[in-house]
Amino acid sequence: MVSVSDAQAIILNLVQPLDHQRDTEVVDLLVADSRILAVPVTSPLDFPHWDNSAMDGYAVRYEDVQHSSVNPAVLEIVEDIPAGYQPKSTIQPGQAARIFTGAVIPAGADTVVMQEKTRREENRVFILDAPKPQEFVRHKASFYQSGTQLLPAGIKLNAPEIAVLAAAQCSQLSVYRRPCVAIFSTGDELMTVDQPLQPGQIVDSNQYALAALVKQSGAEPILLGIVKDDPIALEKVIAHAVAIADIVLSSGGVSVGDYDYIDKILESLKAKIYIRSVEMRPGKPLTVATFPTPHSPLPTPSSPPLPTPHSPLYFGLPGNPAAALVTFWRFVLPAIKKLSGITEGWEPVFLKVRSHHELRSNGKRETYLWGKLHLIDGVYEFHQADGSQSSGNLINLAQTNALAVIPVGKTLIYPQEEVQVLQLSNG
Ligand SMILES: Nc1nc2c(c(=O)[nH]1)N[C@H]1C(S)=C(S)[C@@H](COP(=O)(O)OP(=O)(O)OC[C@H]3O[C@@H](n4cnc5c(N)ncnc54)[C@H](O)[C@@H]3O)O[C@H]1N2
Ligand code: MOO
Ligand SMILES: [Mg+2]
Repeated sequence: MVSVSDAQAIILNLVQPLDHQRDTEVVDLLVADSRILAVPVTSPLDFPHWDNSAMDGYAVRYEDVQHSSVNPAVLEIVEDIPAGYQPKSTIQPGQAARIFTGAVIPAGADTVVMQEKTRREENRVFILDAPKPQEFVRHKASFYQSGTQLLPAGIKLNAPEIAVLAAAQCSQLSVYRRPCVAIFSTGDELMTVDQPLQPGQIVDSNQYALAALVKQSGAEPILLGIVKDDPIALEKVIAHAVAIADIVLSSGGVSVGDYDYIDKILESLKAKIYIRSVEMRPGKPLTVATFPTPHSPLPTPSSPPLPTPHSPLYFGLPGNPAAALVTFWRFVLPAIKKLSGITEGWEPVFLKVRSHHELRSNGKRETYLWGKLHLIDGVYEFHQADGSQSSGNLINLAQTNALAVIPVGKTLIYPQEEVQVLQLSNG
């Protein structure tokens, strides 16, 4: 049995990120949100593109107005400069231009006086207060210098990055393709949602939950359905899954029961098993394996050598519904993140919060208790879900958004004691 931290290190070490040449696609900016940028972006544009005004007011020469607090300057207005307009005049001593936010600073002017600090009389403006030199001028290239890196590869594109790319006129982008995650469930007792249940049968809820989690992670779920506890059927589906996916998730069949076949079949398919069980609760039986890398076509003299294809990573998740989800959040999600081309921040983030009530564990395995983070006076507090924390109970997992972690060796967290919490994105 490996510790949770060792399991995480082993898994992340096994993940080979998507290739920045082979595993990319070009998408329109409008559909690029949440995708991972595959190539760094530079722009030939400076930001701002030219000196412009940060205020509605008057563009002036600082030397004309520097004493205005004691002796208001009176300037002749020679031009009106709205945003989007190219100024025609050069501001001479004693002159000013009416200017608006975002408009180009005219030649000769170096400072903007905000409207509230002025008085207008027909064609003249009185400057009632001395500005600071260059005040309210947003200088060309002060936010970004053309030709330098605007965005690095390997970042997730959220609204701010999309705005930057739009401003830089990148209407199409190279992003990593979505990782393919094949999912199947194992068990003679499992039925689909629309099948009538006979005694002993239950619905294969794991497949639906895992598909939702995979989709939320930005990867593409490939649903392979329910497979009976039958070695021949299992071998067939596993061989197919590893041929088509970057990651394979099965649930069930990884414990020590007579019908738990997954590990034996992986061995017969020449997979290398790195993890068979983890010191955690729920989620003790967890199988992690890799398959031999498929042969890539030999490069011809005219074609460049192809990068090596991925060795698919196999997760045999435990069948108990809470165990399947907790192991996904703890181990599969970081693996998908690393695979997807994101260059950092794969590991789960733990918050230190206080617990509302006492939390208990048997102290033998790292224990994950599900519940909800509540904001009390601006401070997070963990509330354990009411009802059973059995890994067979999926009902009270609904409406939770966090997992409290009790380390090995600790059996009790007191009310108001600090506890580490893994915040879940479904909250
Ligand atoms: N003698 C031992 N028995 C068990 C051990 C052990 O160490 N020694 N470990 C227990 C733990 S912990 C877990 S977790 C489970 C893991 O079992 P498997 O991964 O082999 O899963 P199954 O036996 O196939 O099913 C377990 C449980 O989960 C239900 N299940 C399975 N698949 C689904 C699905 N797709 N959707 C909803 N529910 C599912 C299944 O009906 C069983 O109730 O083993 C313990 N036993
Ligand atoms: O890992 Mo199991 O989930 O403790 O029941
Ligand atoms: Mg079993």
